[in-house]
Amino acid sequence: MTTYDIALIGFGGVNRTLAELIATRNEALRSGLGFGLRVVAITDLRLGSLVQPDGIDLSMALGLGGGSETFAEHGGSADTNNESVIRSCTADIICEATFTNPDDGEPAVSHVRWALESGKSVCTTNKGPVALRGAELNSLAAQNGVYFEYEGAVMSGTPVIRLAKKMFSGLRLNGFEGILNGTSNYVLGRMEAGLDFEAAVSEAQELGYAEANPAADIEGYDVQLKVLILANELLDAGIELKDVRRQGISTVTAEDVRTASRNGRRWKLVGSARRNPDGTVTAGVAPVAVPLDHGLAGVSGATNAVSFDTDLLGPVTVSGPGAGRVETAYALLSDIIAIHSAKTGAAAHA
Ligand SMILES: NC(=O)C1=CN([C@@H]2O[C@H](COP(=O)(O)OP(=O)(O)OC[C@H]3O[C@@H](n4cnc5c(N)ncnc54)[C@H](O)[C@@H]3O)[C@@H](O)[C@H]2O)C=CC1
Ligand SMILES: N[C@@H](CC=O)C(=O)O
Repeated sequence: MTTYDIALIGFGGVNRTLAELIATRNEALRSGLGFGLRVVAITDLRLGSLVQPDGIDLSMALGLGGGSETFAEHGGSADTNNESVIRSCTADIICEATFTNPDDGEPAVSHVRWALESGKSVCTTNKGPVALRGAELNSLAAQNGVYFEYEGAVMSGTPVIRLAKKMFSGLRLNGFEGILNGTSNYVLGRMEAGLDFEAAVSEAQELGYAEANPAADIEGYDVQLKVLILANELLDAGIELKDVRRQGISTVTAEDVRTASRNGRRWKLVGSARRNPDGTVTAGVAPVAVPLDHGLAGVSGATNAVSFDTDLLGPVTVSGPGAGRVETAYALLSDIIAIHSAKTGAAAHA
């Protein structure tokens, strides 16, 4: 039976939940999927780093985080030592889940690069490296004969990127539009229910939906990255971040929400991209007061949905969780499964 050794870079909501899944479901994974998982390295800004080639005691690691204790008290270091851990640990797969940096993707871009250069596959939920350095990192993975997987970068564990690549390969995609941020959608819904903006954002943070800096959700930076990812991955758009127009929901007031409601409309933060007749792609994110019979009007809470405009099927919509610790940890698991399938020739990998 194959066991994949895993390194967790960033030990916040998502990677902690992946560790919990590994701790509680390893036997089910072994019998259901034919492989097991063992965590051999963890790094985190708050906890430092721990490398144990025979496997880390996950109940110990999951017990840390509430106080000032670090991995230094458990045979590790109080420093992250990311480069040396990533390059020299014995992991087969690096799960990168540090903060998304919407400006240049760092330090996550470097984390991914170090892993691929040292012959390790990478799974990430971090939008920065995928959106801003996706092409470069994909070719680095290919050069090194390893895998770079990032299903969770868009719509958390809801299958979108692999699904669209695999299932739409025989038709033409003209564009897409969707709700691609759980936090802003949750906040708009809570405002419609009468809650004030700040309280709604706090709830989204408590629930594990929001970015470390929730302005990324509210001001549309997060959707801008996701639109860029989908446009380049699925429409072959060849565009950059500056080509995706961005407006967030901070300009939508409680009064705007009430007025829309009285007029049979609902505010949504909509990300979209469309192929123009000359082959170029126009992409952007902006708040829109959609009529209640619009396909996106009923998508509520942290649920996301994206509707693809296809030439042979017309619109095809995928809907599901867009944020959440468990939902996003599942995305990493689905990436690991895709890597296993690719290595063993099974069918799940696109
Ligand atoms: N939470 C969610 O619903 C989703 C999150 N994501 C993305 O997944 C990633 C992780 O999300 P969460 O776990 O929710 O965030 P989080 O803020 O709970 O955890 C991030 C962790 O990374 C650590 N970290 C930051 N920089 C580091 C560095 N240089 N070296 C080592 N550790 C570092 C932090 O100390 C923190 O514990 C983010 O990039 C986020 O955008 C993607 C989809 C959904
Ligand atoms: N903060 C993001 C998390 C997923 O990418 C969101 O709210 O959608």
